[in-house]
Amino acid sequence: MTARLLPGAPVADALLARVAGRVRVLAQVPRLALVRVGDDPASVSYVRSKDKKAREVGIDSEVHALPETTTQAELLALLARLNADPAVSGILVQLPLPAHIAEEPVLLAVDPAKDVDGFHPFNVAQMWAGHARLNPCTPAGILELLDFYGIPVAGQRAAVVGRSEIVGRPMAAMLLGRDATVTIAHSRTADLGAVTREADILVVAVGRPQFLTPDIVKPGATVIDVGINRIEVGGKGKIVGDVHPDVVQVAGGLTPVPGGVGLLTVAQLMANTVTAAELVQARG
Ligand SMILES: Nc1nc2c(c(=O)[nH]1)N[C@@H](CN(C=O)c1ccc(C(=O)N[C@@H](CCC(=O)O)C(=O)O)cc1)CN2
Repeated sequence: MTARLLPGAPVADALLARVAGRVRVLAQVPRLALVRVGDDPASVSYVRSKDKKAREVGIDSEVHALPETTTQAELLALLARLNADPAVSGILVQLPLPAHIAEEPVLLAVDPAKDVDGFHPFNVAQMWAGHARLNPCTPAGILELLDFYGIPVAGQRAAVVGRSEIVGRPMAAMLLGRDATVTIAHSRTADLGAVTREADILVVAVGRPQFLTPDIVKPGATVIDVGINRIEVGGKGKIVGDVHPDVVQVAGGLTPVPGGVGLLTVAQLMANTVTAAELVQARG
């Protein structure tokens, strides 16, 4: 068997077209505030692409690029200003933050109604309860992808490998919310293969190049590769996922890296920003 490739681009295009339509009927143009601290090259690139994509779909965007030396108090003061600004619909703090800034108080400081990342504990609790409006972007984008390619979720066995707060945990909660039977595996899971070989849907987000090998994949399973690992091959930089390329011979469907779920992270952020603006408009 050779897996069907499940590229992110057509899914992202369809999602962004719907977002642009929703923006057009809003009374006020949504505004996304993107906050970055320091100059981590990946974060600079992600914030730039979020800013660009926002403009493409008619969302106003403002980038707050703060120096590496920014203190926790200064960052919290900026967030308080953005929370109070009625023109700002959504706020995103790009992660990771520099080591001297604690993440938890920062995520807590974002108004849950403007938390377009879905990382505030209020939104996390709503998600586990099964009725969140603002869900974390990467897992929400993965559900968009499964729906787009007609891959059923309800009643399926799903395994999520990785338990990060950005991908693994919310992915498990959201698959559960769609009536999948979900197992979370992680670095301390005793027999990983016993879990993954049972899975009809396998989401891998461990940050280790080519970690998931074909021998532990159920034939015909849908495999979602969330990894973005930069490696050197023959003196050249290359991006590879968490899934070994030979998995293509066993799986039924496989997302490529690059060109897979990463594109959906950015598209889903636009959808969340419009959702936040719609919620404000509905409140009047
Ligand atoms: N506040 C947040 N911080 C971070 C998040 C997040 O959702 N919110 N996620 C990641 C990084 N991220 C977005 O911020 C992100 C990761 C990957 C991609 C992407 O487009 N990947 C491409 C390849 C990219 C490349 O060439 O480097 C792909 O998969 O095709 C977009 C966004 C951590 N921080």
